[in-house]
Amino acid sequence: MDQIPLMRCPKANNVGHAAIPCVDLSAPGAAAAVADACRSVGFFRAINHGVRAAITDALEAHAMAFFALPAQDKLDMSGAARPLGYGSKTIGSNGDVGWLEYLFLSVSSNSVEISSLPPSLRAALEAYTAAVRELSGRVLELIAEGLGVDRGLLRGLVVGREEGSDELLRVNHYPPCPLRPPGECGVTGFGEHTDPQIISVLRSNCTAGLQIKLRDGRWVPVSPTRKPSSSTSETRCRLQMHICMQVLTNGRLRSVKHRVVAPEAGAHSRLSVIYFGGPAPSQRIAPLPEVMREGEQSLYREFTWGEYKRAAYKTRLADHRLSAFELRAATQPPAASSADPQPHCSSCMQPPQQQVAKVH
Ligand SMILES: C=C1C[C@]23C[C@@]1(O)CC[C@H]2[C@@]12CC[C@H](O)[C@@](C)(C(=O)O1)[C@H]2[C@@H]3C(=O)O
Ligand SMILES: O=C(O)CCC(=O)C(=O)O
Ligand SMILES: [Fe+2]
Repeated sequence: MDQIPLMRCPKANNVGHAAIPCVDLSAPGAAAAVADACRSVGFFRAINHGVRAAITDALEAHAMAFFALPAQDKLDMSGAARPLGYGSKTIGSNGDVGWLEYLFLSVSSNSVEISSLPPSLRAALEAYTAAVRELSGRVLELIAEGLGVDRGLLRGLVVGREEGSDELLRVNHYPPCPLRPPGECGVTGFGEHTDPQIISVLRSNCTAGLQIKLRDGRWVPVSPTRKPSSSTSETRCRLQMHICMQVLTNGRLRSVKHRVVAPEAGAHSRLSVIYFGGPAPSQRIAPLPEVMREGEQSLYREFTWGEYKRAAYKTRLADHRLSAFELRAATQPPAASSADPQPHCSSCMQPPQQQVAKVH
């Protein structure tokens, strides 16, 4: 606990509702709405997305049962996260910590690679992955349409490739944290970062905690949706456009920064499931000529997905992971760690790295 950072927590208000786009994926204008959301916020809530509530409910129930097991059983079933497997409080291998435990799995070709998981959890993970993979493909088609390029161009990078793809599933469990931080502080569940894949689809239970950073620098809480009624089968679904989309579109679509504050003592646990879609390691990534204007300079050098992933795993959560691939450093938006005003804790007024629980 001494090592878990605190963060200044914005008070929940209505700004989040107004600022976070909600897109009906079955509506005629969906392509334009999705592309707009990706340009402006890099994040949206999706409704009528076709992922059945029965699938998400089953996964939620089996995942909660898994996390309720003794720590040693969870480790025995999944192995310690390196990076795949079961992890608790440490994120990645470069010193990031948070008040959570998680399962991190490769789900390429819909085969969950950790065979010693309980069969019911494994089946629920596979059913969920199949549904969300299909949804991701449709959303990538909508984004392409909204950008005015061939519908299959982005989908083809992630879904249905013969050489495989880089698909990951992460199940995060944030138990209520017994620590009561002072003032407007919260305990970090998952520190500030952008996801490094092409697309992330997030589903969470009805517990708050997720925050996104708007372009104007404000952190806004993403309020949890109410329990869906069976007739709508609505699931909260967050879709983020990430790093390589930023490269593929030469900076037109930007990754959204986000973080999670752990639930307070007495609150419900938060459970989130995130599907991360990326291409095969050999895939070459560079700005797509189709989206660039005539004479437009490429902001990034070409690299392979494998090269990028290796670099990403050497970074810490809050690092700007594209700097090694940028071509015109002077005209780029400056790296997150140096340019953005860091969220200070209003009680201790220390930068986040020093805001460890022990201070209070
Ligand atoms: C600190 C790290 C954890 C992470 C790999 C990394 O080195 C930098 C990116 C992190 C991140 C953030 C989004 C996802 O949760 C994640 C699974 C990913 O792909 O990149 C995590 C990585 C992780 O937990 O291993
Ligand atoms: O738990 C959440 O809601 C978000 C977690 C997250 O951002 C991640 O795992 O990359
Ligand atoms: Fe994330």
